[in-house]
Amino acid sequence: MAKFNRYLITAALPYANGPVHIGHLAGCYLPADIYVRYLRAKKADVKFVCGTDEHGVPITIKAMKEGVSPQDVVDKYHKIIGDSFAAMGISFDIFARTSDPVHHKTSQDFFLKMYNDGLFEEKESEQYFDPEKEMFLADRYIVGTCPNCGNDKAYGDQCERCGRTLSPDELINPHSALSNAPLVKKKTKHWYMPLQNYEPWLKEYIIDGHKEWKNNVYGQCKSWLDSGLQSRAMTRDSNWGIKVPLPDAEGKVLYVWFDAPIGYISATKQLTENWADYWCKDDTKLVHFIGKDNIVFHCIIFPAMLKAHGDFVVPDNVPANEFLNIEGEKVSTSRNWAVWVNDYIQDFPDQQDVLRYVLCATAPETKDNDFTWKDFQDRNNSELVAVFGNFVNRAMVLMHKLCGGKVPALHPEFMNDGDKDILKEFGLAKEKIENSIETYRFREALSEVIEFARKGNQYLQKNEPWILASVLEKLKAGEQHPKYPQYEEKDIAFLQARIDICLHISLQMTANLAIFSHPFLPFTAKRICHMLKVVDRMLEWDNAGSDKLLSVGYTLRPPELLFKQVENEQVTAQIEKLHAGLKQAMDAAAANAPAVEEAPVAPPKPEIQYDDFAKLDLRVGTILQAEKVAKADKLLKLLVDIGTEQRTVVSGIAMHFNPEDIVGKQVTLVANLAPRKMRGIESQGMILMAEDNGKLIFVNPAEAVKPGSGVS
Ligand SMILES: Nc1ncnc2c1ncn2[C@@H]1O[C@H](COP(=O)(O)OP(=O)(O)OP(=O)(O)O)[C@@H](O)[C@H]1O
Ligand SMILES: [Zn+2]
Repeated sequence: MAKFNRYLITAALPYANGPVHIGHLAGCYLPADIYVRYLRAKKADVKFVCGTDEHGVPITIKAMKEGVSPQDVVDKYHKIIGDSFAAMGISFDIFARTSDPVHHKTSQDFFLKMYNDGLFEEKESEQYFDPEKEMFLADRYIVGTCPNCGNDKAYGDQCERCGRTLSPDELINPHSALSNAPLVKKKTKHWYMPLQNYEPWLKEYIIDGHKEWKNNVYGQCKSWLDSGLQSRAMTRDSNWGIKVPLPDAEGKVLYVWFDAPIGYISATKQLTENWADYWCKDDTKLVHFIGKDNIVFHCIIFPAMLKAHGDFVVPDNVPANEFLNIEGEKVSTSRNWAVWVNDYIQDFPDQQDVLRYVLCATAPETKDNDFTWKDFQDRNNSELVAVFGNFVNRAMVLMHKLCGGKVPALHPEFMNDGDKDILKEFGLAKEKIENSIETYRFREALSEVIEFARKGNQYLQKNEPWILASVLEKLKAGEQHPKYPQYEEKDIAFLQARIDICLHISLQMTANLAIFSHPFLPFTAKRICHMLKVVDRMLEWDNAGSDKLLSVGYTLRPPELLFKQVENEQVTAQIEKLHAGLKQAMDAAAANAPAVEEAPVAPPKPEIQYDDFAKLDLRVGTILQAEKVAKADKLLKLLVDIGTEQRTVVSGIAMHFNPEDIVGKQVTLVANLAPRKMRGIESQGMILMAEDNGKLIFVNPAEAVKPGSGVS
């Protein structure tokens, strides 16, 4: 780490249209906080910046739906999000907002500099315009009929029924998702950044220069660069956002992914007058913590912008995480399938570290990962309570009982190999934790912390100071202990020394545990400091690994329990809450979905000849197996018996059917459709479905027939 003299750490700007859930924490805020706390403990010069991203279409749409102004929406969520982070101990140096005037000015200046340097292409294009709402629509707000499967609720970017990627022009009967009005096309001018011009530099910077980046990040960058970059519009038509600072740009704002990352710069400006040291000096290490869906923006587009503008450092690393799912399902704000951080804090008061622990221990560092409440309980009960908490509590209780509440002496003359071995672990643990954190392997680092506590427990168990104490008591009373007749009166000094040594070492381990765990479990570390009656300065990383943190004879406070059991009822209640939230969201969507009543029956398609129809090989089949497709909410993988053979079919019906409910059902299959790969699975056919106001129903013969029977 030597070549860097200061650190600038950023965490993705959360979008201010909803509260934060545990996926957000696990994805980027918690790892960033762990890293920053570690750097601060090393007394590095570090700034940790974040803030809310307050522009973009989804915010205006949320405002429209709620009948409030976009400003109301962002004010509300800036506060809720900021409070949740603060409560969880996410220790930003500043939590800014992109609606701040400093940010507007910084972004506009950035744009202007690039504009004046001739780095944008001006292009006119025709785009869909909603005449009722008087606005241009982003692809996802355009709906129409899918040319592939006939789904009349396909989006301008994708059909969620058949999975096909679409452009708005391919939709039949495109209309506005906001007003339902038919769309018109209008000419509009935008400023594009020719990303292809930065390709050679990006290849050098990432492909050659940052082979150490995490595989998931490096791989994604490589595939973007291999498939070739294109010009990308850096402006949008909207009235909510940062105005394009040009005379002929009425109604145009900066693209959110142009302004949001500049938010890191403007936040630093608001934090310190020396902001330029952090952004412009080569010995700054800039690290962006994000989730995987933000990789292209932080690894390709933002670095290209920084390079184009000039004068700025570019990220040294972007240790993006994959996604956290909950109880086997993708987190979804709209379906309310989420564990909200503010709910957690209410339901588990003063247990922030438990969530921090579990989210770090199961963080999706290399692949998507699943959070389950059962695992939360298991990890709390068997790791935090039974290992970490138990060790600290035993050391403290025994010291109070056997050593009069003071740190006992070490008595080197009575130390044995076991003591010397455990002392060696101090430095080894420090080294391992340090290496893991510095290479962004936080799960591994945390497991080393627990391992250290586990060794402490083993050490206590091996030395059994409570037994030595009972022998000592008998000997002092002039008796021998019936179970340990080998000890005699002459051993009194030895026994007392052994008790002292064991507890001295255990207490020094406890102090080290506070330092080691502090980046991960800051509330717990502080509680340990309180019990040990030491100031927080003890938590400095230089002290880690030392076996002289507590002086002999120092009086300590009484022990407090650091963690408590999570009970089965709590787990059940949380799982019920998740399902209740989902049901509520679904009911609400069903109740106020005007689209359902107004949903037009799809218009007739153009006429075809009998021969066109006869080309279809339609057959009845029986579903033999059905299972969910990993990482795809909507897809089921089916095995269908069509008499002569069994076909694998991937079908976009997972939101409508439980796999176990449809095994045995008869279906009609288009058996001669060219196979298509979806999520790496080859789909050998398509199942016919009728759709009634969003509800899917299998099309099958009125009576059961032999699998393979033809349909004509
Ligand atoms: N389930 C998740 N697991 C890991 N990271 C996540 C998850 N959800 C969001 N993130 C990350 O959190 C950061 C902030 O998210 P952002 O506010 O942009 O919301 P988002 O990605 O739209 O999430 P959501 O749709 O759930 O609100 C991003 O870097 C994103 O990648
Ligand atoms: Zn479709």
